[in-house]
Amino acid sequence: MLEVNQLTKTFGNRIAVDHLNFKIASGEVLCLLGANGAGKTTTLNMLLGFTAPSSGSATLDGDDLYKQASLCRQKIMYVPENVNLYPRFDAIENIHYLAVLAKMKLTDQQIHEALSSAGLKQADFTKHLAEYSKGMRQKVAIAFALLKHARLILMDEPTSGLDPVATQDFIQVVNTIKERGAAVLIVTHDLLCAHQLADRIGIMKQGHLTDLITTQSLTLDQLTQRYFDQFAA
Ligand SMILES: Nc1ncnc2c1ncn2[C@@H]1O[C@H](COP(=O)(O)OP(=O)(O)OP(=O)(O)O)[C@@H](O)[C@H]1O
Repeated sequence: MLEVNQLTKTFGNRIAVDHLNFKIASGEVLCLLGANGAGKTTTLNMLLGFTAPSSGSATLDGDDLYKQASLCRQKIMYVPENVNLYPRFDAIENIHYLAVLAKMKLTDQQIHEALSSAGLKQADFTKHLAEYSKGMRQKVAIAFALLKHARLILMDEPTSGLDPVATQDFIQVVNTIKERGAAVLIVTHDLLCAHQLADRIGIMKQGHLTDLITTQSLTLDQLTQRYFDQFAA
C-alpha cells in the first residue's frame, strides 16, 4: 500500500531524514517514535508533499507520490495535531465545506453515518466547532477521511493533550479506520498509545529507522526498554 524507498531530506548540510525505507499495508497502523529532531515530522511533511524530498521515492497503491501527486493527494488524509475547521460551522457544515473543496457530493445521511463511525455523538453534530474539544475536532477530520475513502491517513501527535478516556476513544476510532482498510501512519511521543494501537512501531534516530518492532510481541515494559536502548546506544 504505502512504500517508502530511500527517502532522504537534507537542509543545507544537515541530513534530517537519511535513506528511509518502510512499508505500511492496508489496514495496518505504523507509529513512528523518536527523540525531538529525529526526523519524524520531516518524514510526514515529505509524504504530505509539504516538503520535497532531496532523493528517494514513495508510492501509494503503486502510484508515485511525487510524479502522480494530485492523484495520490486524493487518497491521503492528514489529521494534524490540532484540527482547525470553521468554528462557526457545525460538524455537518464543515464536512459539506470540505467536500466542496474536494469536489465530492455527500448527502446528510452519509455525513451522519461517518460522524457516528468516527465516534461523535449525534447530539454534537449540530454544535458549532468552537464548542468542540480537540478530540471531537479530530473525529470530524476522521469522519471526512472515511467519507473520502482515504487509503492513507497521516496523523501528527494525535493523543497529545487528550485525556485518558478521549485517548481510548481515539484508539477505537483508529480501529474503525483499520477495518475499512486504510494504512495509518502516526507520529507520536506516546509510548502507551503506540503500544495499544500500532501493529508496528518504528523508532527513528538521527534520520534513520533504527528499530522496527511488531507490537504484539512485546509488553509495554519491553517496548519502553527497547525504546530507551536505542538512545543509550
Ligand atoms: N525547515 C527546516 N530547515 C532546517 N532544518 C530543519 C527544518 N525542518 C527540520 N529541520 C531539522 O531536521 C531535523 C529533523 O527535524 P524534525 O522536525 O523532522 O524532527 P522530529 O522528529 O519531528 O522532532 P519533534 O519530535 O521535535 O517534532 C532536525 O535537526 C531539525 O532541526
